[in-house]
Amino acid sequence: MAAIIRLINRTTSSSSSSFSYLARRSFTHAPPRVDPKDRNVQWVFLGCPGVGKGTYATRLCNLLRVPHIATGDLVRHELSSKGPLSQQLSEIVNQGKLVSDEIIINLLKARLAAGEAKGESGFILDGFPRTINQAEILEGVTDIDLVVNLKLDEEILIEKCLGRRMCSECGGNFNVASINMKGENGRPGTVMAPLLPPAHCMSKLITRADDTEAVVKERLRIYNETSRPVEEFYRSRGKLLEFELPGGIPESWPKLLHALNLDDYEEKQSAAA
Ligand SMILES: Nc1ncnc2c1ncn2[C@@H]1O[C@H](COP(=O)(O)OP(=O)(O)O)[C@@H](O)[C@H]1O
Repeated sequence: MAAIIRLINRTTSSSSSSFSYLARRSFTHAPPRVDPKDRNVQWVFLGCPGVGKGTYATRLCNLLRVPHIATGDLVRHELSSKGPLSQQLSEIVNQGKLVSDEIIINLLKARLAAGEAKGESGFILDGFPRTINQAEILEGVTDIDLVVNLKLDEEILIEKCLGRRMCSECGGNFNVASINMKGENGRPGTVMAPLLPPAHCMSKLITRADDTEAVVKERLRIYNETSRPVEEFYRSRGKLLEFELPGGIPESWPKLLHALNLDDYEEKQSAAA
């Protein structure tokens, strides 16, 4: 982890504004990368807004005992801290636009440094990289073992974003949308039950300001334009695992574990507990 932070520092400390240029230039002279053999997994979760990256990444992180690092959470934390960046960030996020690579890299760098101080090893990144520039910077500083690309029909994504709720007290994420999409043209239908909060969170639920229909549509448009090429970036490197969600958590979770060769892992973990 320390090596990653040192290398990210090298890419961001220069005065040039082009990050991909910076990444290429810095890494020509970068020290040999340090990737300890005994480190934990270094995975990335890709996928459109609302697909469930946070839900499945969190579950996998608990299983594999690695930190879940979601750049969206880092941005929201910065927003709520009312620091010098928060006004600028709230305008960008509430319009569904992407925050600049420079700000995101700085937030990520600070999060990795805090993790290093706690002795963290490995990670699952959720919501990063979202641009080719970010993917190149990441590739320059560390090895990503696997990139999971979660997929769902666009109509369902919109419903799921509009159904998202968060408990303002405990921070738990829930979804009140009840999805029942009929199958078409030989494709099976999709049923997803709501993920309801416990009774004590019910009166404290809030909706993200960027989960309105207009902003969700803009985020999907930006995903297709700017983040979709990141899928190809990892596909061409043989690292992309495409996973079409077959339904809600009860159907999808065991299938995802199977696709990741982790089905036995969960049983072994519970037996050892
Ligand atoms: N890697 C990133 N690059 C640029 N902006 C980001 C990045 N990650 C998060 N953001 C900002 O934070 C917002 C919320 O991110 P996130 O919670 O991951 O949303 P989503 O539900 O769209 O996946 C994004 O719309 C964007 O403005």
